[in-house]
Amino acid sequence: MTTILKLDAVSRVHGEGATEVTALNAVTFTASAGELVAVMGPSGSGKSTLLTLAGGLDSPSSGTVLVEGADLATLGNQGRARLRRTAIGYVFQDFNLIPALTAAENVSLPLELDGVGVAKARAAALVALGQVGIPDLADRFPDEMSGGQQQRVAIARAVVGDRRLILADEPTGALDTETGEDILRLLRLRCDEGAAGVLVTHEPRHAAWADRVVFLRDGVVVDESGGTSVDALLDADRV
Ligand SMILES: Nc1ncnc2c1ncn2[C@@H]1O[C@H](COP(=O)(O)OP(=O)(O)OP(=O)(O)O)[C@@H](O)[C@H]1O
Repeated sequence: MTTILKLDAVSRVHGEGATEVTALNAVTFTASAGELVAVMGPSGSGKSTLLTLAGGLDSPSSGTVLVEGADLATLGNQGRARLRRTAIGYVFQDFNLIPALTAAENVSLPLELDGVGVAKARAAALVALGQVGIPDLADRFPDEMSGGQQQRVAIARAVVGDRRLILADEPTGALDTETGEDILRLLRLRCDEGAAGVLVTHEPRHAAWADRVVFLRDGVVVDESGGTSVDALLDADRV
């Protein structure tokens, strides 16, 4: 399997002196093409930190983050921004849609920023909106959609084009069970098609969609499970 994401001995320390917090402590983590990896752990264990470092939205205090073999630290701001637009799809907890843009415009924006023509970007956006089950909402603005519909748009934006790494931070947080399952099914499908996925979740039944589960506690990986049995996850979640 091709390694898409590799964190090698990555630490992230916030603040200094008495207020110093080690959010991640020498974590080594990989996600390969075709693989969905769930990241679980108590609140404050470093899950979101791991994801933001993987997505190049933050930089480690030490260690290296490699995406498709490229060391994010050596890419420079422009190189990182380009990689984020072309290779990495990021689903935020709070959707992060642009209110003044329609669903289709939100989804096509990363492609257009990368120089894809408007018509081609719109066509790709419509395909992505179809994949998340809302092709008929292309011209709606975010405030004309339910939370579940907005999250589907956010997922479509994360998978549009040829994204090889999909990072999802509690993507089902505010959704009803059925919509949440649909979103996970889509993530799973994209990974089966060859993307690498990292899913931060508190829910053992959502982690059960993953090939592997990595447990964090106090910024350290405390366990890795290859099993996907819900019972095993429920037991491990009580670590
Ligand atoms: N910008 C920051 N400044 C200071 N401390 C921070 C910052 N970001 C995160 N932390 C701290 O780092 C630790 C890890 O935070 P992180 O958000 O990664 O945890 P998490 O596992 O995602 O938590 P949750 O499940 O509540 O989202 C926490 O102690 C948090 O308070």
